[in-house]
Amino acid sequence: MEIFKTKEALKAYLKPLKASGKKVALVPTMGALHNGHISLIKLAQENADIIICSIFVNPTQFTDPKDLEKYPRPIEHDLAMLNDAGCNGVFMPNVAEMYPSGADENWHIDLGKAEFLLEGEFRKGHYQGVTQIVKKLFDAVEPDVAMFGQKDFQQVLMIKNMLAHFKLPIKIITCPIIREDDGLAMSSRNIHLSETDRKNALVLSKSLQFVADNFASYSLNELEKQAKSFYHNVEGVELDYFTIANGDTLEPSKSKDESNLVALVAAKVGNTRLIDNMIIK
Ligand SMILES: Nc1ncnc2c1ncn2[C@@H]1O[C@H](COP(=O)(O)OP(=O)(O)OP(=O)(O)O)[C@@H](O)[C@H]1O
Ligand SMILES: CC(C)(CO)[C@@H](O)C(=O)[O-]
Ligand code: BAL
Repeated sequence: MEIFKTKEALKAYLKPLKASGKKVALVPTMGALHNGHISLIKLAQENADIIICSIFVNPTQFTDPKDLEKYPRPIEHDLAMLNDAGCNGVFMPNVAEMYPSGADENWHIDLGKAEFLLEGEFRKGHYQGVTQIVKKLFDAVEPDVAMFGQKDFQQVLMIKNMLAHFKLPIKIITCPIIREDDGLAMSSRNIHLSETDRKNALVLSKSLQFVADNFASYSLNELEKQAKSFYHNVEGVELDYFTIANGDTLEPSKSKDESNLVALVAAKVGNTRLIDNMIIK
């Protein structure tokens, strides 16, 4: 497995491979890898010949400086996992390599109304930061395909809007959410959960599963009300939002007849903010 710290070195590695017709996949991550990330690498291997995983904790998408500071960075563990998974190359630039003129350089694109909903409401400017770095990663790798997890449902929509904005010919593949045996969605931030938090965190997947299992039996309002009631008696868990939304617009769903419905949740569990979602239909 090759390791690259500069765009120049990465491009030099990829150039002859692309010239010989190899298809390249990019798996962007912020490191602290788990089996959710590895599932993206495996799916990438089914869709391309050369797999590049990027590890970069992107400062411009963090709205809480403490969250950025305490983001886990177990780099040796990450490299071992990627090597075992058969990843071909890891791109791990530093901040100066990705933001040569400073992390506050000018960037603003129209991502549509959905930018300001849900995560966009609680993490203002988050998707400008995400699309800014993903565009830089796309420019560095020029991949044929790029893999993103459904766990960050809104992120996938935003990245597709960014691709449309720049008319980039990259295929986006959305990968299913990988969960722990008890249902908790795998996430790098799970490492911050205390033993009690870890138990309490199950309320996210349970409330989503409730909606999926009972969709036929209740109205949308009743489903949302009952799902939110899961959070009433869980000490140390603070719900940011729980919504059943249209999967294209992320606006609250108006009718059960809509063809593309997803339940999305974000909650603080102890000091750790987690998100999760389930596609209902
Ligand atoms: N449980 C999961 N299943 C599938 N894909 C996932 C899972 N968790 C994260 N991903 C995907 O991996 C990619 C990199 O995500 P990231 O490095 O931010 O990890 P994360 O576990 O989501 O961390 P965080 O705690 O920051 O949310 C994203 O496309 C994300 O959606
Ligand atoms: C796509 C991404 C790597 C951009 O920093 C990040 O938002 C993530 O890990 O989901
Ligand atoms: N996986 C989403 C990246 C973030 O929380 O900033």
